[in-house]
Amino acid sequence: MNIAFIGGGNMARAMIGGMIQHGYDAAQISVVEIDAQQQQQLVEKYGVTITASIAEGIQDSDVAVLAVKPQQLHAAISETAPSFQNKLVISIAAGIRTSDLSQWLDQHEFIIRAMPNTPALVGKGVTGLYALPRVSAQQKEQASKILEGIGAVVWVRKEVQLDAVTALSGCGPAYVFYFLEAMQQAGTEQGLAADVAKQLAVQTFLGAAHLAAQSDDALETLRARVTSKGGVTEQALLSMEQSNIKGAFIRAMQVANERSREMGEMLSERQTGALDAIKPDTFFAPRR
Ligand SMILES: NC(=O)C1=CN([C@@H]2O[C@H](COP(=O)(O)OP(=O)(O)OC[C@H]3O[C@@H](n4cnc5c(N)ncnc54)[C@H](OP(=O)(O)O)[C@@H]3O)[C@@H](O)[C@H]2O)C=CC1
Ligand SMILES: O=C(O)[C@@H]1CCC=N1
Repeated sequence: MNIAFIGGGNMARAMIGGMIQHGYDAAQISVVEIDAQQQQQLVEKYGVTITASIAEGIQDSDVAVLAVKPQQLHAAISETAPSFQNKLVISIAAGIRTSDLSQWLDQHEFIIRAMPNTPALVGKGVTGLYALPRVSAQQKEQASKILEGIGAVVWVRKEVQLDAVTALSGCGPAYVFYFLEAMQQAGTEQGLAADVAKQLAVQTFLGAAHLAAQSDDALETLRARVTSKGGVTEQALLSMEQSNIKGAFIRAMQVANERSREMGEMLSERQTGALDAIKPDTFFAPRR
């Protein structure tokens, strides 16, 4: 199965890196990318075929993965819509609805929307998937097979649920890194070396996540087992409750969900300027 990625940025690279590491042949992957620096990195690191032309990049592919920024997608695909005919199209763009994708691709019917996450790079991703009704069982199987190579796969029945998947697992790695940063900082402020604090924080997340994955007990039960009565954890959790950390977290994911839906609406009306007008603070600015 030949796969073409349209856009070779952060998420495409995580997927390609994970696929190759897990046995996918680089000769079967082509990437359409306009950024010269990205092109060079993709060739050097993964040995995939690179082009700047969509028509050329996808001509020999069975599956096209749309992996440009949501606000770039309409411009990227609408003029080359006939090239996508008869191909399975998998869009990973946040927010953009299948109805709009279908319209931009001349009423294309074989479209799957996917929401992966960056741990795909190490084969530990998780992807939420939704398919248009005309997508065949065989095409769904193809999509599952590609994405299972880079982690777990979850199908949702309603497209709107992908906004929740985006807010949870699509964005989720950033929340985890944010908590890890806080734990590392607290550790160093309490006298640990930065590398030791990082190792302790990362291993704690890994260990707790493995335990949660393998245990039949509820998350609250696992938490309670750490929290000795009258002990240390109890005080830490009390402090978190007093700061309403859980409430703030739930609110943040609600905001993410709303943003995903809002992006879908804005881009349906092609208000790309409105999205680009938001300039991120340098703290949040993307780095490669
Ligand atoms: N990052 C993540 O964790 C996740 C991202 N996604 C989705 O994945 C998509 C990509 O995100 P991300 O990888 O972070 O974004 P990036 O900006 O890192 O990657 C997009 C790449 O596509 C290039 N590009 C733009 N227009 C074209 C075009 N016409 N043809 C070919 N290449 C083009 C961009 O170049 P240039 O920079 O020059 O514009 C850029 O290199 C988004 O839609 C996002 O919603 C989904 C799940 C998780
Ligand atoms: O931040 C974003 O818009 C994308 C979607 C999920 C993760 N990154």
